[in-house]
Amino acid sequence: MSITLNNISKRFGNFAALKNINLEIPEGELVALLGPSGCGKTTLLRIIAGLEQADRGQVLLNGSDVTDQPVKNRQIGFVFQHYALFRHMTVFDNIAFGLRVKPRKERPSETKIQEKVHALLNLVQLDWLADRFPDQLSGGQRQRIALARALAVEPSVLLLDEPFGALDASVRKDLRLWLRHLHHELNVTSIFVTHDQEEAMEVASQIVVLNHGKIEQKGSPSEIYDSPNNDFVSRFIGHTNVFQLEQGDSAWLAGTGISIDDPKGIIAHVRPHNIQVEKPQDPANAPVYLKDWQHLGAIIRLELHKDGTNGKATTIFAEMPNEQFRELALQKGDRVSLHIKHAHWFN
Ligand SMILES: Nc1ncnc2c1ncn2[C@@H]1O[C@H](COP(=O)(O)OP(=O)(O)OP(=O)(O)O)[C@@H](O)[C@H]1O
Repeated sequence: MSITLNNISKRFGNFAALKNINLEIPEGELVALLGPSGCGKTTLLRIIAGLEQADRGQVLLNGSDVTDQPVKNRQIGFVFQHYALFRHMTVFDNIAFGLRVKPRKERPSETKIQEKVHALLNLVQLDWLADRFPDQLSGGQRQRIALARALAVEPSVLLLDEPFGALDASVRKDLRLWLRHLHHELNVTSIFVTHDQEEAMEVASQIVVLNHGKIEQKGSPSEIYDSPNNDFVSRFIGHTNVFQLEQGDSAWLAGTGISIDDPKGIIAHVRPHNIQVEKPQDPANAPVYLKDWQHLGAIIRLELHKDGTNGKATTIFAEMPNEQFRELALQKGDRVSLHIKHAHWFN
């Protein structure tokens, strides 16, 4: 089911939580709502679900206006961060719950329910846990059961609010991949809320970046990363070095290959992987030296310091493959020269 939001606004007292949100989500997308704490992600999700009413605007599902429809008429499944499974029910009964409480006319037979619950348990790869109680599961298993429970009633839209937020890093990473594969299999239009840009990049086909109740940008992970619309998106998605042309950065930047003669703004954002580090021909005149480095798996992050005019050093981060770093054979304190391959310009 496609989702259309037209001019959605929401205030809590004097505080504007959402300001004129317009968004089109085609059927079958897996969309991340990404933004800092308090930017309005959960409020927007709740408005789509019908758990919260917007002050203005419409919610359309497959083109029909559901703004005034209650939750139960919207065919929406939910998974929340602390999704409370029924503690007194087994995993099997938890998943079957939504089917068993359907009106008699729509309720499947007990045999069909058995089949369906086992199919869902297989889908989330936890069939062996059918007879356990929620307290006997790990956090990651609980979230997968919560997802199976949400899917049991065959929702047309799936809404996930920080579904892996409470889990530790390695479980989170596994579940991200798992969610992407699951979505690929089911193709249900899904929106998940996250404040973690890495999670959004890894899982979503489209990312909607929210800030202060407004959409800053919508696009594929690579569009958002490679062509950020503005300063906020650029800083929020991944690491970036920020250089101010008007505050003393223009002189030394001119030697890095960045186009200073024809700047497209006064602030240049440069991703660490867009800085090439080289051994300088004239070390005495190179303004940058290697302070330290960190191993990020296959990549090395170099922490570089640039001498400041008033004695204050600025830190610049560059990244390069391990192998290349070894070949350069740099030591801490070595002077280096920089070549900037690409910058995003802002005003
Ligand atoms: N019921 C409410 N009454 C008053 N203010 C609210 C209410 N619900 C949310 N807000 C405020 O609206 C803003 C948006 O909240 P929301 O929960 O949508 O943010 P979020 O982006 O999901 O944040 P987080 O990542 O921290 O969960 C916040 O400033 C919050 O304090």
